This record gives sequence, structure tokens and C-alpha cells, in this order.
Amino acid sequence: MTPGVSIHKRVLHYAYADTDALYRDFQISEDGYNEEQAAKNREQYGSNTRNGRAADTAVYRLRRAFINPFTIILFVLAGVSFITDVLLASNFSRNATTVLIILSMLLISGMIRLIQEMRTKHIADRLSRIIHSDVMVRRGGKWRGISSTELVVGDTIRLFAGNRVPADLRLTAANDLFVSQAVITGESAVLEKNAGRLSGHMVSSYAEYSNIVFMGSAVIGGTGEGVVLAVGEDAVYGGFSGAESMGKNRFDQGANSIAWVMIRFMAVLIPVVFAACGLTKGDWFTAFVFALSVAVGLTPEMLPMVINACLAKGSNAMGQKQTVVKNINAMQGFGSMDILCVDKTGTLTGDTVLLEYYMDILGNESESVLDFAYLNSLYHTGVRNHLDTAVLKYRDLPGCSAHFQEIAAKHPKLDELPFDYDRKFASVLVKDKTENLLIIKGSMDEVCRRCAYIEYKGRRSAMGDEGYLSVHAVVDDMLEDGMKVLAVAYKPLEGERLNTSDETDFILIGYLAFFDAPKKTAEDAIRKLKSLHVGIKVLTGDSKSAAVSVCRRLGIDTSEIMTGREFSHLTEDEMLIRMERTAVFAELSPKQKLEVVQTLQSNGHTVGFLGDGMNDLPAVVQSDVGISVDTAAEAVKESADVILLKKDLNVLEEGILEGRKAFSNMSKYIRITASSNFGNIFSIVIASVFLPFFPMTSVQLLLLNLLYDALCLVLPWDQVDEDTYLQPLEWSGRTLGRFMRFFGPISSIFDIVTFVFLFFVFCPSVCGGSFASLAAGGGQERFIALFQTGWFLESMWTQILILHLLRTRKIPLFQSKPSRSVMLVTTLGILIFTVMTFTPVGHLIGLTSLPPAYFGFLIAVVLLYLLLVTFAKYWYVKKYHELL
Ligand SMILES: Nc1ncnc2c1ncn2[C@@H]1O[C@H](COP(=O)(O)OP(=O)(O)OP(=O)(O)O)[C@@H](O)[C@H]1O
Ligand SMILES: [Mg+2]
Repeated sequence: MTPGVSIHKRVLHYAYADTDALYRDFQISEDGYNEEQAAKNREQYGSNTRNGRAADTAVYRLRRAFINPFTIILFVLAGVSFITDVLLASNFSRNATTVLIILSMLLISGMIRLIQEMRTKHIADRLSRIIHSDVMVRRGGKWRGISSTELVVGDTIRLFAGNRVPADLRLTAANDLFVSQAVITGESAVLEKNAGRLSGHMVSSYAEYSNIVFMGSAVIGGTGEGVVLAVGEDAVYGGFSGAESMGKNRFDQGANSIAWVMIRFMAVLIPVVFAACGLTKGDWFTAFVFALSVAVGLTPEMLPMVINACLAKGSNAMGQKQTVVKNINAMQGFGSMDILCVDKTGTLTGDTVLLEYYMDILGNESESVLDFAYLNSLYHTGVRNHLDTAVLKYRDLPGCSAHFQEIAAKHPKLDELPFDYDRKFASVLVKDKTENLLIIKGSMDEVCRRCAYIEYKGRRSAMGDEGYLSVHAVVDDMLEDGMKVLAVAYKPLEGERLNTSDETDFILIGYLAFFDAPKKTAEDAIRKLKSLHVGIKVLTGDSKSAAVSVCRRLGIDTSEIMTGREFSHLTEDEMLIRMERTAVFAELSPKQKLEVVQTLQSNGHTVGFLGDGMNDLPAVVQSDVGISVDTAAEAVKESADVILLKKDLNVLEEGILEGRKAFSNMSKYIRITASSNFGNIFSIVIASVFLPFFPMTSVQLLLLNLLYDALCLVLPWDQVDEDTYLQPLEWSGRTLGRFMRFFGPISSIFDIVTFVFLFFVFCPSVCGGSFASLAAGGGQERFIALFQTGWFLESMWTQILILHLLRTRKIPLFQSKPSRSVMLVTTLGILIFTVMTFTPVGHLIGLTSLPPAYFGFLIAVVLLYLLLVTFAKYWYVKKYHELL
């Protein structure tokens, strides 16, 4: 991507301008903006959201609920019937009831949708309120935390380590500000930014915009202040289409593939209905309206809503279990996840890390090592992690605070290079009495590599092989015990600024050993995950021995371990194979964590990633379900789909179960609806060809559809059989076509039996003659009404009862009970609609009361149908080992 193309011209302009011009042009005072200015600029430059604007308004929701293909065809029908029944009819036969019925159907379907959507939205809102990240903004003279969505162009904001940059900014001040622009450029390099203006020549990469920080970047270290110049979609990151969901489109892919299966079926069959009706009945206009109603009636237009309701219900259930699902599509990811990658600290080990020993290079306790480490932890402004917290805790020990205050006062900070996961250590430059000291602490390997000397009791000697040996002699045992060990080193330095080139030839003075014990609950959780067929992989940046020690104690397979170095040397083929066998990856860089996730995904896995550090960020973004914790770095929290309020693997098990339940219920709706729709349309095609009249009127068809859809809205609340959620579930339309082709035609068989019975036996016997022999005015009307009612009832009964049959592999009602709501709604549905055919309401839409004898036939047909489907179901499950 060439920058400049997508960078907003305002941002470009002020990159080359002085900050004074910026303050002047945007009329920014010392106090920042006041609320009026903010409101005005929001109006002028837009707000800091991406395409979410419309989704939030009530008007938009109303429109979505009331204007969709289903309601449009109802509108058309209402219009047609208004013209024919009211306008064109003579005074005598004028009758507006059909119009009224259609309009009430419109109202009911719209209300159902609206209520459903509001409920889903309510859940989503409530959950997102629990976790919100604030931006420090200067408004009305005060620094306040506000939600990043409220930022406007011209606001002055502050950045701190761990923040995710909320908009494109021109820096006005920076203090050792280091950022990673990986989300924009894909490069993990950490860049220092400053407030100086760019000189004349055009720069050619995002990295060279040294005074601009882009939305989505992560602040690795330091602090900064800047003015917002581009928000929402004007920002570079905001302009990426679907940037937020990079790699998260599997859900949509699945939904699309399902929709396509259905559309293909429709595309073939609907024109056939149109042509057949038109040719056999000669009334092309009615044929067109009928075909349109069939199309609309058979489109699973409730699909998005049922899916949303299932997911929202799942995320709501998770919300009660200390888990916030930010992106409800992640519920589906939970359901199909078959590999969970986790980091080590805090997930497998306890939340608090304790500094257990501070020692010199021979392993004796050493105060001066602690002092050096303290200065380093105190002054480095990078993202604070548990290691620094553990070091800094020492000042809170009784009687120690004076000592630590004193050394901090004696050694003021001059400069720093913050910790990053490539160097794996943090450098700070402090003033000492006569000279300046560069103090580093970090990974054993990385620090020792840069040490030329070792110091013991004030005596300095060359590092050499002997030095390495003594290091290992002291440290190896601790690592094997699962301790986290850091090295501490220093060197005198002239000058007051730091450069990466200064980071060599250090003097090693000792180590810090942290106690990072495995969590008791983790072992249990890992066992449970295994029983759910979710593979666990540990991806840590920590040393191999520490990782092995922890993993072994938790029962994770450590027979094969891969380090970052080995990983980078693998060929692609080797990688694919080794990846499956290896459960523990150690010494990984952030980029390698990402690569491991990517490789697993390309092997066909649905991968979850649980991590809390900045080094986990790329992997969290890439994974299908990015999981983080409430205490994580803010940038990570913002990118995650799921936030655990408690970092506990046990919670995840529940998430997986909820996800799979949501998933099963979606799958139920899709499969059952698709197959019965397919069966129906098949029957309609046949009936249209052979019948001299329409097998059902458009209004009846749509009413049936409305009833069925309304029933399906309780499916998210259905019970799920245990055996369906023991395995990860695949989300795609791959086997949907097979299911449709198998179960659909079975219902058609019985439809056709009903047609034949109605047309040749039942209706003639009631009307006293075959259709052709009856008079066009009186007798035929009654024949048609009887026929249509007969089919209406058969269609409704079978469609509702099949729900009970196909929702489980077991014997319905006996072995697997549906939830009470499903039971209630289905029974009431059948009752009310059957009774309706006897009432004036039914008569208004062309239905009529049937003699009891028909119900005898109906019951027999329905029972036979259910019996056949039961056998077919067992055969299907036996052959394909799946149902839903
Ligand atoms: N604040 C720090 N100061 C110095 N060095 C650090 C600091 N944080 C981490 N390191 C070094 O970087 C290495 C990798 O960091 P860390 O162990 O946090 O990785 P990680 O992948 O997040 O591990 P985990 O899986 O345990 O969360 C550590 O082993 C340590 O050597
Ligand atoms: Mg970590």
C-alpha cells in the first residue's frame, strides 16, 4: 500500500506544518475544546465510528423491521387487493377485509422483528458497557477519560504505553514515544515518534511519518500528546474495509455459503412455478404474484435474526459467567473452535508473579541487583507487566520505601529504550554520581549475549566461556523448577541520550528469579477442554525450560517442543506437519505467535487465542476467536472478541459449550427450514402443473410462512442434546444441500398423496362432483376452498411437527425433550391455526371449515410422514454420522 493515497489530506498537510498553525487553524486553546466546539466539529468532520452510524438509530431499526422482501410483497398484495376489492369493486361487493388482514400480517411480522432486534441490541449494549476503554482528552481545561467514539477532529489527547491509538493524530509532544504500526503495515518494527514537523521532501512510507500516529497502532512505550486530525473512516485504518474483522470473516463465509445453497435451489425452481402456473391457468399476473409469494415465503428471511438471536443468547449466557463477548460472531467461533492457543503467564500460572530471589552471578542474595532492577522497572515507560509490578512491590515492604525513594532521587532518569519483544529487554539511562549508567534487565539469553564482562562483589572480569558456564550453573535449576529468570546488567555511558548501538558490552551483575506457579484450576480445565476435543497449544515468549516445567505439571504433552529459533528454520511442509504434533512453543516473538496461528488456520483449524500482553496482539487479531482478559493491555482488549473478567480456562469451557449450543440451534433452523422449504416448493411445482387452480392463495402462503417463521424464533431457546456438542461443529453449507435433498422430497411424497386425495376423493365427494363437472360460479369456488384449506392444514401440521423430529437424533419428546417454550409455541401454533380455519378470519382469506372426516385422513398422513422421517433419520445418521 502506498501511503499518501489513503492518508487523509488534512493529516498530510499538518505533518509538514508547525503545531502553531494547527492550533490556529483549528482554534484549539490551551484548554482544548469545549463541548460546543466538539459538537460543531463532529457535525463538520464526522464522528469516530465506522459505518456504525446508521445501525444505531431507531429509524434505521424500524426501517429494517418493516421494509424487507417479505413485507414488500405483502405491501404489493395489499395494494393489489385494495385496487380489486375496494376501488374497482361495485358498492355491493366492496370488502376491505383482505387488505386489513394483509396489513395486520405486516404489522405483526414487523413487530416481531423489531422486538427481536431490540432485544439483541440491548444485550450487545449491556455487554459492551462493561468493558470500555477511555481516551484521555483535554476538554474544557480538564483532562478527562471519554469513550474513543466521542473524539472529534481537533481534540487534544494523551497517549500512554499500552494504548491503542484511537484516531490519526499529529503529535504535539512526545516523550520516548514508541509505537507499533503492525496493524497497518504488517511490520512488527517498533518506531519512535516525535512532534517535530517533517521537512520538505515527500516521505514514502508510513514509518517515515515520524510526527503522525495512526489509528490502530499500539503504543509500546513512552507518552505522547497530539491533536486528532482524522476520525472514523477518514483515518487510514478506518478506511480499510473490514479492518476490524481481518481474518474474522469465516463466519460470513459460512453464512454466505449457506445462503447460496438456498438461492441456487430457488433460482431453478421459482421460474418453473411461474411458467407452470401461467401456462396452466392463463392468468400471468396472478401467476407472477404467486411465484413471488412462493419465493418470499420460502426465503428463510428470518435467518439473520435467528442467527443473531442464537448468538446473542449465547453471549448473554456468557455474560453471566464473567465473560464479555464483544463481537457476537465470536460465539460461533467458540462453537467451531478446535484449537485453543494460550500464553503462559496468568493463564496456566497464577495471576500474581512474585519476585522470589534477587542474586549476584553466583546465586547469593544481592541488594544492589535489586536496586538496579528497581530503577529499571521504575523508569521504563513501556507497557508495565507483572514482572515490573513484582519488582516495584518491594518498595511497599515495611521499612523499604525510604531506601527506594533515596536511590530514585540519587539516580534521576535521563533516557530509555522501552522493552520490546524482539530485544526482550528494557534499557534505562540514569545519572550516577560521576557518570551515567545504562541499566538493562531482560531475557537471560538476550542480555547475556550482550554482556562482555561479569561483575562479582565489585570485581569485574571478562565474560568468556567460564562466565557462561557459571551463569548456567546458577540459573538452570531455577528454570527447571518453572521459575522465570531475568538477567540484570549495566554499563557506564557518556552522554545523556540512548541509542540502540549503545546496547552492547554490558557488565552482568546478577539475576532476578520470579515465582510463577502453575494454577491449580488449570489442570482441570485442560482435561475438560481435551474431553471437548479442543486441542491446547501453549505459545509463550518465555524460555523453553520454564515452559516445559509448567506444562509438564499441567499434563500438557511436552514430548515435542518448538522454540522460536527452530520455528523460523522450518520449511513450509515441515511446518504443516510439526505444527499438528507440537503442543508447546517457547521463546516465540510476537510475529511468530501470529505465524503459528496462521499456519494452524491454513491447516483447516478454527483457532482461538487467549493472551494478555502486547506480544499477543497480532495473534489475537488473527485468530478466529481472540480472547483476552480485563487486566490486559488496552490495545489487546480492544482487538479481542471476548474478554474474560477472570483469567480462568474453566470459563472458556463454558464458552465453548454455549457457542456450540448456539450453533446447534442455528443449524437446526437452517436445516429444517431449508429442507421443508425445498419439499414445499417441490410440491408446489407439481401441484401447479397438474391443478387447474392455485394450490394455495398468495395470502395463505404468506400467512403460513409468517406462522412458521414466528415459531422458529423460539428455536434459540431450545434445549440442545448433549451428544451434539461434544465435538467442534463445522459452520458451512457443505452438507446442507445433502440434507435438503434427502429430507425435502420425503415431505413432498405426502403432499402429493394429500393433493391426490383432496382432488380426486375428498373434494368431489363433499361438492358432489369432480372439479371439471362443477359450475364455474358456485361449486368450483367451494372445491378450491376445500382443497386449499386441506393443503394449508397438512402443510402446517407437517412443517411444525417435523421441527420436533429433526431437532434431535433421538426419539423426540421421549428421549430428547424440547425446551418448554418450543413445546408451548408449537402446540399453540397448530391449535390456533387449525381452529382459525373454522372462524370468520379463516373464511376471509379463503379458508373454510372442513368436515371431521378430513382430520382422520390428516392424522393418518401426518403419522405416516413422521414414521417415515424417523426411519429416514436413523438411516441418515448411520450413513453420514451427523444430523444437524
Ligand atoms: N518488563 C520486562 N522487563 C524485562 N524483560 C522482560 C519484561 N517482560 C518480559 N521480559 C522478557 O521477555 C520474555 C518474554 O516475555 P513474556 O514472558 O512476558 O512473554 P509471553 O509470551 O508474554 O509469556 P507468557 O506466555 O508467559 O505470557 C520474558 O521471558 C523476559 O525475559
Ligand atoms: Mg504474556
